[in-house]
Parts: sequence; structure tokens; C-alpha cells
Amino acid sequence: MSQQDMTTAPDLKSWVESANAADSEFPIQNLPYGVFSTKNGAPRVGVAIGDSILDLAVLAGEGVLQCKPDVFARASLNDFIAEGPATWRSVREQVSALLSASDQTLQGNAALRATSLVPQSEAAMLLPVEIPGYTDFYSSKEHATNVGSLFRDPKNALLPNWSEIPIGYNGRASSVIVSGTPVRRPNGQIKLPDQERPVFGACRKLDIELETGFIVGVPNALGDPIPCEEAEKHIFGMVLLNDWSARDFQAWEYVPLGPFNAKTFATTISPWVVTMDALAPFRTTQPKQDPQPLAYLQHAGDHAFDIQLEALIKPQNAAEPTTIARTNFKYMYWTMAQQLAHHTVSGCNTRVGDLMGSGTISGPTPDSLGSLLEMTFNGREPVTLKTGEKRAFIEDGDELTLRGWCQGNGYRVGFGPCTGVILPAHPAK
Ligand SMILES: O=C(O)/C=C/C(=O)CC(=O)CC(=O)O
Ligand SMILES: [Ca+2]
Ligand SMILES: [Mg+2]
Repeated sequence: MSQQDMTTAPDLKSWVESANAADSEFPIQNLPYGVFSTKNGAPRVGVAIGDSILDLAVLAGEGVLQCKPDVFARASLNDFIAEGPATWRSVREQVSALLSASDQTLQGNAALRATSLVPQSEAAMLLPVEIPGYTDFYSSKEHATNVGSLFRDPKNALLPNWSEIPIGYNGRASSVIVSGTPVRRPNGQIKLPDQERPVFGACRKLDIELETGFIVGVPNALGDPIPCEEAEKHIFGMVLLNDWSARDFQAWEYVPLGPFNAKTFATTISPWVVTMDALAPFRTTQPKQDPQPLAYLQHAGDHAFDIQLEALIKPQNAAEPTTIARTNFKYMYWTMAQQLAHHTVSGCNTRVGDLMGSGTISGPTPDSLGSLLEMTFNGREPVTLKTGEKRAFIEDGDELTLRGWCQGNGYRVGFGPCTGVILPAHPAK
């Protein structure tokens, strides 16, 4: 689609000037969807453009945007997403035309511009999707090898099932939060090496996991698997995702059923959902898979996406953050299509708005690791920040931010920040 898709043409410009800056995350080629509110307004659906938000509820109400009534005057994207790919496409084309420098409909209507274009600085971003289910995969070979080495056996770091199965676990949807929401340090069980029984207390090894996530747009019915070749058509779009992790709880509790309280306290996502149409020009080849996956996990063509990713940490009183990781989504071994095909192959159904985490995105170099666990070798070799402070794991008051963008020719398609500040734990009793 990308060749003929006028909405992603690199030379397209908007009359919203801030969208044309080379470093804007929200050029006219992006048009991601989010849910926002303002001082006097109820939550509603908008599209990011430069430093502003286009209010789709207003435009649909005025009859300028043709769509089923009311899907945008909502506190989540779910009703819009449920309309399906033909509607996503039609709304994207209409919004692109309305924001294009060559179109006068909105550009030439001062009154409508005033009510439909909201400065991002005056809006609060809300969780964009009501998430019925959250699954987290484990699809970076580098990450799985590094954690296998730290938690288990360096000589057999990658378990034999890893190269055959896009490994995942069922996460906790209720604690998925939008960027900007503070995260309370969790209390839990910690097994100290020199003690026989666990102690109860505040997590001492609080960590990030630099991930992306995708949102299911076209669900499958119970009993009807999604074929791998069809799977991308079921995806509405992508977000950045921080799978906050309590490494000390995790090391004790994960045998044999996997992570539980180590990952249930918070998962932060970025506020804007970047659509697969916007990502299409950045499609690239996934790493070669050896052994060849079983037939139900095979798909021809390119299914990776070139998304540059960063993690930053800013201590409470620091003037600026320190970038602690630079990686790329294209390193992932298992693709989103393979994850969705595997998730549903048993007949498991998905629902509109389901969130699928990629798994921690680590790359091949020491500066491309997606967790502090890996960067610091489980806390043994702390990282040094710009302020001179050291971090083995996250401390109270630290602000952690993920950033992600696709670099086009003269423009970038970004996700907006995925941020959280750590609050001290409640007193442990
Ligand atoms: O290897 C392990 O025991 C656990 C690794 C993880 O922390 C699980 C996880 O969240 C999956 C991922 O992000 O890749
Ligand atoms: Ca994870
Ligand atoms: Mg989580």
C-alpha cells in the first residue's frame, strides 16, 4: 500500500506549521489517534498534528468528517477501532486531506479551526484504549539470552523452546496506565540469598522494560485462529510500552508459572496509537529465523519495522535526563504477525483493544539493552548518569521515559513520550 498511499508521501505538508518541522513527532504523515480532555471538555478522540490535536468529535459533529456518528465523542478508541479497516482508512484519508496545506476546508475556516484544533499543552492525554486483555511476549533473542544467563545458566542461556515458540505470558490489563501516571514502588516477597525464608518489603530491584505494544483491531472468534499471513490485517496500531518489573520479586516467584506480582503493578503505554498505515513506509526485513518455524508461524515478505527507540532516566533534581539505551524494534526475532498467529492458534479469541507487548527490545550492542537488569548485570555494574550519580536499579523520584520514532526523509513518525515517575512504597507491614 505504501507506494500509492498519498497519506504517507514524504513531501506532503500541513498548514499546521509546527507539523512540518523536521524533528516534530507528529507530521502529517503520522496522524496517530489518542484520547484527550481539556479543562471544560469531556474525553474525546483526537489526532496529533505538530504541537496540536485535531478534535475528531467536533469535526464529526459539524459534518466535516464523514463517519458513523458518535464514535469519537468517547473516552476510548474502541468504538472507532471496532468499525474496522475500511473506516480506519477512510478517516485517515479525510483527516490527511483536512490538514493538508493544499486544502482550504479547515485552513480557511477560522471559526472551525478555533474549535477543532487544541494545543497539546492545554490537553490531558488519557489511556487511549479500554484494554480487555494484555499479553506480553519475549521475542528479543538478545534479551532472552541475557536474562537466561543472569537468572539461570550462562552456558544454556536460551531455552530450547525459545526458537520454536513466540513465548509469552498473560499479563494484567487492569494496571495498564497512560504515560505521565506516577508509579508506586511495589511491596512484595523477596528471597535474600543468605536467608531461608523470604522477607516482605519494598522492591529493591525496580526496573524498566523497553517495549512496543500492538493493539488488536479486528478480533477473532473463539475457536478460529488467525493465520500468520493474515495477522497484520488484525492490528490497528502500535504504542510504546514500559513493562515495569520488580526483579527481586520476579527471581523468587517465577518458577514454574512465570512472572506474577513482579509485573502486575504497572505497565505504562504512550498516549498516541500510531497506525499500521503510518508505519508502512518503515517496513523492513526481520532477522533470519533458524530453525525455520513450524508452518503455522510462516509468512512471506518483510514483517519487521524500523522504529528507533531510546530509554532515558532523570533523577528527581537533575536538570536533564541521561539516555541509557538506544535500540531498534527491527531487531526482534519473532514478528507481531507470528505473535498473533501463535496466540490464537489454540483457538484463543482476541478482543478489540487487546494489548500485545513485544517483549523487551534489546539489540546486539552494550548500549542497546532494554532493561537495567541487563545493562548493570543484575545490579553488579551500575550505570553512571550525567549528574555523576550511579544507578543499579531505579530509585524513588526517578523519571523514566521511553521514546520511539521512525526516521523518514525529512520527517519523523513518533509516538510521543512514555513516562513515569517512581513514588516511594507504602510502609510494608
Ligand atoms: O527470562 C525470564 O525469566 C524472564 C524475562 C522477563 O522479564 C519476562 C518478560 O517480561 C518478557 C520480555 O519482556 O521479554
Ligand atoms: Ca516484558
Ligand atoms: Mg507490566
